[in-house]
Amino acid sequence: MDPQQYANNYQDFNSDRSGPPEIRPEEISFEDLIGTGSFGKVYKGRCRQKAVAVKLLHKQNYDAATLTAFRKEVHLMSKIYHPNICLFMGACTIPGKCVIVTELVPKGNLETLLHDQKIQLPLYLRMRMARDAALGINWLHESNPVFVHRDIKSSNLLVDENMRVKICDFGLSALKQKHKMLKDQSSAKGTPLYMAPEVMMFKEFNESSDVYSFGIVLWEILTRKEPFSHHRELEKFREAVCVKHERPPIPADCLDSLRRLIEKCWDKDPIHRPSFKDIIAQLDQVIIDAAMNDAKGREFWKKSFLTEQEVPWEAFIDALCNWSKSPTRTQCDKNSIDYLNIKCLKAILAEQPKSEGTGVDTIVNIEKFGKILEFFGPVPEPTPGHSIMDTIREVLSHKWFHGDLDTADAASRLNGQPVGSFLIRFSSTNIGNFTISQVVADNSIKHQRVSRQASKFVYQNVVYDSLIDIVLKNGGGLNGDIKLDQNLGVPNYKFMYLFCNVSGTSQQYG
Ligand SMILES: Nc1ncnc2c1ncn2[C@@H]1O[C@H](COP(=O)(O)OP(=O)(O)OP(=O)(O)O)[C@@H](O)[C@H]1O
Repeated sequence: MDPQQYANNYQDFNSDRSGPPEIRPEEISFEDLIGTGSFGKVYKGRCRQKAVAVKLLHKQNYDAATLTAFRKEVHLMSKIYHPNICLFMGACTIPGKCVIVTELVPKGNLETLLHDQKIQLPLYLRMRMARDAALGINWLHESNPVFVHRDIKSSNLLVDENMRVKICDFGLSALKQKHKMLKDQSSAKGTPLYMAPEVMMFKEFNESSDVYSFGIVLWEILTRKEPFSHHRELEKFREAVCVKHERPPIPADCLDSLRRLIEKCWDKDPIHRPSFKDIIAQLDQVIIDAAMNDAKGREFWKKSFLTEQEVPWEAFIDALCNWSKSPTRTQCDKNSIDYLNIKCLKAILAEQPKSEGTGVDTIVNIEKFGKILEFFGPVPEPTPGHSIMDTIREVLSHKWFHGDLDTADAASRLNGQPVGSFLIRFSSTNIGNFTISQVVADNSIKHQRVSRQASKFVYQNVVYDSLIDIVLKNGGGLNGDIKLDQNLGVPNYKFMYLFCNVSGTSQQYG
């Protein structure tokens, strides 16, 4: 196709033939109120049988010019499709009945979620959410025409049932006050907490103002605190941010990669702030750093799967074997230790994919890999010799090792077993530590921690070289419980089958 023909077609495609998806007022029913913003109330509702979110605009008596601008923006919004942008489904633009209909995002906004300390949100998950938001904003910034969101804040990031984030409340700048300021001088709520200095100072601004706001959101996602909560007065706040360049304090234990990113995003000079393309690339690194502490593990994942958080088992194990210079699945003999190592790692690490229809049977999730490294690491230099896979095989070869098992399941496996019977499992509360569950003298079950000190294992105040060492040296025996006796290890059949060779005889099973 010649360039002119292409340009004509492109214009045709983009020209306004159908208008915005207009929804008639009688097609919408309102249910519960789910949120209130500065220019509308948001209700759970129903439209054409589908559960939706309906924003009913506070002000309905717009002048003709504003109404035209509103219709134009609604039309532009209807052209944006991205998994990280709340789906715009239609609007009613009849004066007096102005509403916007979008998909209903079930877990509400990120601000509420972050500030509810009862909700467990590991840093890895929070960083993945930040990346989702960045992907959504990047899409707006790379759209034609460019959308500058202008109101990036945690209450405009919605969370779906899979903890994926979607941007909402973009466009509609015709209805928004140009520079929203304090509603209530006595509280920091409603202040332009996320507003870039240049916006607050009524200077020219562009996409990089969204980057500043995202920097503040990132800080909030990191700390789960309200930014600038000590500020009460708008003028002092404005001076602090715009003149003294005050920013929220980044905790000392923040990951270096994340600290650098936040500081770049809220740079006082818009020119020095990164683009969202750069932010996404940096967040890819941060997500890996947040998912695992092990330096070699991070290096491996960054080199092999930088932008992925879940990879097919086969891709993972081939990459790991290549990286650790050990024979891959296809290179090693089915009766070799290397092959057994691979089978053991698969048994402890690989999972079924959560989403269906991916065409992949088993996957490795970065967070689970990070946990396994905490339990069995640190990962040694990638040289042939004793690898973490050897350690895993050695531990799994003992019948008393049960891996992932919570307290209740451990108790049910030990119920009715002779006094002294025990099993060892991952601690479900302290990653990297183990728990020994044992039937004690009164037939009750005692659960005791094995904690890690660098590469050593501490059980009942005695330091051991390995988990196996604790059992071989008959560890324990304090406070009325019985010393560990290999023979009283409760067998875990899940791992036992790995050590049976083809003829069914047991191969080095402890
Ligand atoms: N599609 C949706 N699904 C679920 N909840 C939503 C949806 N849209 C909005 N909400 C809820 O309603 C709240 C208010 O949304 P809205 O976009 O009107 O206001 P805001 O962004 O918080 O404030 P402002 O309009 O002042 O910027 C959100 O924070 C969210 O909790």
